[in-house]
Amino acid sequence: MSDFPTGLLFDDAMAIVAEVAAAHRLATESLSLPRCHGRVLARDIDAPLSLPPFDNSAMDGFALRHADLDGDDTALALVGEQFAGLAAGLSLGAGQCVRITTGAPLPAGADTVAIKENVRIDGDRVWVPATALGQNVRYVGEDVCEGERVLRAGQVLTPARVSLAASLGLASLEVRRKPTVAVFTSGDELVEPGMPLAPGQIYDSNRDLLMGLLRADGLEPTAWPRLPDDPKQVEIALRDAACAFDLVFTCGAVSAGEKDHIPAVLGEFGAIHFWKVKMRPGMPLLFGSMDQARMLGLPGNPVSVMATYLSFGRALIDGLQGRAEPRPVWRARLVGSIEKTHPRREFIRARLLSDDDGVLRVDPNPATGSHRLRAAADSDALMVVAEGPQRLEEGTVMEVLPYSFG
Ligand SMILES: Nc1nc2c(c(=O)[nH]1)N[C@H]1C(S)=C(S)[C@@H](COP(=O)(O)OP(=O)(O)OC[C@H]3O[C@@H](n4cnc5c(N)ncnc54)[C@H](O)[C@@H]3O)O[C@H]1N2
Ligand code: MOO
Repeated sequence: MSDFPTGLLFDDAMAIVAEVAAAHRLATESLSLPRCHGRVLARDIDAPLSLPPFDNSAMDGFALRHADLDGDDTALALVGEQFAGLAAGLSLGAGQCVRITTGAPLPAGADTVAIKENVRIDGDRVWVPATALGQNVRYVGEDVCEGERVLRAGQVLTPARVSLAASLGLASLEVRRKPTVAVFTSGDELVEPGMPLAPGQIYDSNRDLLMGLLRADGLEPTAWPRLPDDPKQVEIALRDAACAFDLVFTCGAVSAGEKDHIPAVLGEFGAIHFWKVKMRPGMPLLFGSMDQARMLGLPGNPVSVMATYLSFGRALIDGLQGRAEPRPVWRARLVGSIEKTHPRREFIRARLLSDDDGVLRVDPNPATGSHRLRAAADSDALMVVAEGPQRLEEGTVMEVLPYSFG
């Protein structure tokens, strides 16, 4: 294995992930709008039209000229109807009004709409109460002006953003390709759930953990058969995946054991960008490239998988797609106090609680040990404790990584 950085500070390792991801940004593709949800936009969008595209009514009622109103009760002559749809080309003269529905274009000359429930209709006369000028009118361009930049490259296409593109008449968008992802678990001790356990064996729980985390982030990962603790088989499987996928995630076999073959295989058939980060859990994290793939070797303990995926895994996925918008940083006030004695950045399983007083609180689980999945299942976030020994008092503002939104 050639030289590579090891034992990095968390932020330095993150910087390497960002740099490698930027150098391997995925290609763009043009997708029809319904397929754009969750994708990262690759080009700025300038509005091809204004929104609303024309002055229109916000309510069902009667379009009128405000200047015609006289006190609390004015009789106007009903001269036509304008429903939402094609503009009827109507025009209002003095003392006239037109029946109108929500979203219908305002007839020429009209500047105000009185709502249906507040008027009295008597044949072709409509008695209208005092109504403020411009009431119930939605003006052309009040939301978006033609030519205005409404979406930017690097933004994630949320339902509201896709809908905004639709309202501008855009049938397709240029987005970044979503990375294809291969997921490997490894270890001779692992058995598929549903199979009998022999002494010394455990069930493979990381596969569902990692597949679920990836799916929750909108990816469609492919799970490969479990890797045995055999260097040749590890090599064949990883090289195979590395020429077919953008991203290869492995779990386990990256620390110091005699059966931890993944770093050697990556070093020999690819390149290691770094190995080992000053974090807990997740310390033996491995990052490299092989063939066309970026490879993230997550440590095998289940909570290490969570801590490394929610930090480095997400950063890599975001970087490959050119996501420019940072994920929101969630902060919450600590419940209880914490005495941290070690120097590494720590990720603690915790529950997020939204208090009646509007304060988000984070309640750390007392379980230690990155094998304890139960404590992870009882939690909904990882609480981040910065580097260095420290005592954190009740109420300290903590950064948190929620499992499933961010
Ligand atoms: N001498 C040293 N020993 C260890 C070190 C070290 O630096 N020096 N690091 C420890 C830390 S920290 C971690 S984390 C683990 C990570 O080791 P590996 O990534 O090599 O993972 P494994 O040894 O393969 O597995 C660790 C643990 O997790 C269980 N495991 C693995 N895969 C799965 C799975 N798919 N489903 C459920 N459980 C899984 C495995 O049975 C082990 O118990 O190494 C420490 N040791
Ligand atoms: O760093 Mo290991 O990931 O503590 O359990």
